[in-house]
Amino acid sequence: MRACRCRRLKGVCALMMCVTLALHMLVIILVMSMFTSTCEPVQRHRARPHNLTSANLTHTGSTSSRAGAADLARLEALFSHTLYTLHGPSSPDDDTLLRVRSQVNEEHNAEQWLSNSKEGYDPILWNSSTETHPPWLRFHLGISRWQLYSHRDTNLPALQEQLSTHRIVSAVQKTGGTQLKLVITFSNYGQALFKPMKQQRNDETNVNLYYFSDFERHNAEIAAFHLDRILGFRRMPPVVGRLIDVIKEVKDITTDHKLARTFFNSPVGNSCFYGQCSYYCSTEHAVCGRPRALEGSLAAMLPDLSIAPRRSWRNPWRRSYSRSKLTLWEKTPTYCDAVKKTPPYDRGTRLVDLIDMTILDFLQSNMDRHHYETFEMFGNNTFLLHLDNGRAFGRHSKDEPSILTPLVQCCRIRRSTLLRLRLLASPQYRLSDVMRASLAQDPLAAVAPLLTEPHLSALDRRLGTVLQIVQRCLLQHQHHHVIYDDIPDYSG
Ligand SMILES: Nc1ncnc2c1ncn2[C@@H]1O[C@H](COP(=O)(O)OP(=O)(O)OP(=O)(O)O)[C@@H](O)[C@H]1O
Ligand SMILES: [Mn+2]
Repeated sequence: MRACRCRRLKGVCALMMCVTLALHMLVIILVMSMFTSTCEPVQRHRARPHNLTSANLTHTGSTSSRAGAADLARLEALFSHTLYTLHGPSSPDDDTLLRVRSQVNEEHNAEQWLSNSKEGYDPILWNSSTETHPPWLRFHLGISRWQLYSHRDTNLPALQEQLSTHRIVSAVQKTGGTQLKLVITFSNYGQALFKPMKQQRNDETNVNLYYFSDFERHNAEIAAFHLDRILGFRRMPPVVGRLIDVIKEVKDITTDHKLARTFFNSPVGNSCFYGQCSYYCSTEHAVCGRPRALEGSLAAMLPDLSIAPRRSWRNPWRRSYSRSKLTLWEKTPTYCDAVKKTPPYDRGTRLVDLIDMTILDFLQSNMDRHHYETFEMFGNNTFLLHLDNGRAFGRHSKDEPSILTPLVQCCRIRRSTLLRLRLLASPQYRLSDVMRASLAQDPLAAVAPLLTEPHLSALDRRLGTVLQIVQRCLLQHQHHHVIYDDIPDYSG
């Protein structure tokens, strides 16, 4: 650990962070000089039952059979459509996030790190060849200016498999944010953000709750990832569902004493914990296994901020936390005119990227989008990360039209997005059908469908609303004012 900057930090937790960070650095340095965005393909595999961690919840057979072969065929056909393989003028793989240094530092030879592989962790057998890289590292190295992973990324199934089955060696609470979540570390040094199940999938959010008091939903995080991918954005880190043994995979291995102290047995003998956070971290809001198996979502962790810093931007259409006051955008129909003149929305794709995020949020009914993040090194010419979707899919019986305000007020949309939305509104590729098929591939679909049918129908209904608004815009404004043509060579 000679070169490690966090050397002065004490404790196992700090040591682990150092090792992980240093490993990221080392491998990135090793591959920099030769790395191109094409990773060595790994064996692509079809959706198949995963080994669930809990012995008392058994798998109910092939997940794809639940969704139906017809839905799966629709999903396959959708992903084969030209609109998913097209590259705009800003090619998705024109530059990558982690191609930052070109020289190999002699001090950082693999052996130095080999000796640091810790008990419980897999031996580190990586070198500059992408073939030797674990899935999480390939994911990091594949992040580009316009997307987190590529369409038909051959590493995606491997990454999902890692998240859903790989051995967990550490679980600590993630600080910040309002609700309980854990950073999970795997034995191959990969990491994930774990959000536990807090309510049943078919619970509808109480209508009297303000959105900012709403619980986060693990299935919303999973469903959001599938939706983002189906919309062709690929701006959300991959998320999978998993059953975690709260004793074996959290309590027994955590170095987070504050977290460990919050474990208890419920009156019916289930293992529960509640952690420490600013909302809902009390015995009344504990998360409980059955008796130890707890459902949750695991999102692939992005590269550490010290390697790939991110910038947080306030959403111009952010909501007020006040229960009585309206914000400026709610009172001013011409609000977008001002936004359009304000950097970075006055040039490039920032405004249409924000509209893409708006459409995603309206479809999943996510009102909790105060901020969004970008990778700092890409400047303003880059995609917006669609992180934190835990408050989506709270209600299926009601839509929230105010989420669409940016689209209504700006009347602007990427042409590629609009064409994909039209595709998803056609019976051939109906959004609810392809979502059903996609979600059925998640390991937790074996326990229960990730989204109930009313939620899937709500997606179709909301998609209809989005398309109606765009039609209205096209009637009111000149075509080129509404449509941002990011795919001028596509004539379809
Ligand atoms: N996959 C990820 N990889 C790395 N960092 C992440 C990832 N997902 C989220 N984060 C970071 O962790 C922070 C908290 O995550 P998130 O917003 O999902 O939790 P939260 O409890 O809902 O927070 P809040 O209450 O502020 O909404 C985010 O602001 C983001 O910077
Ligand atoms: Mn949140």
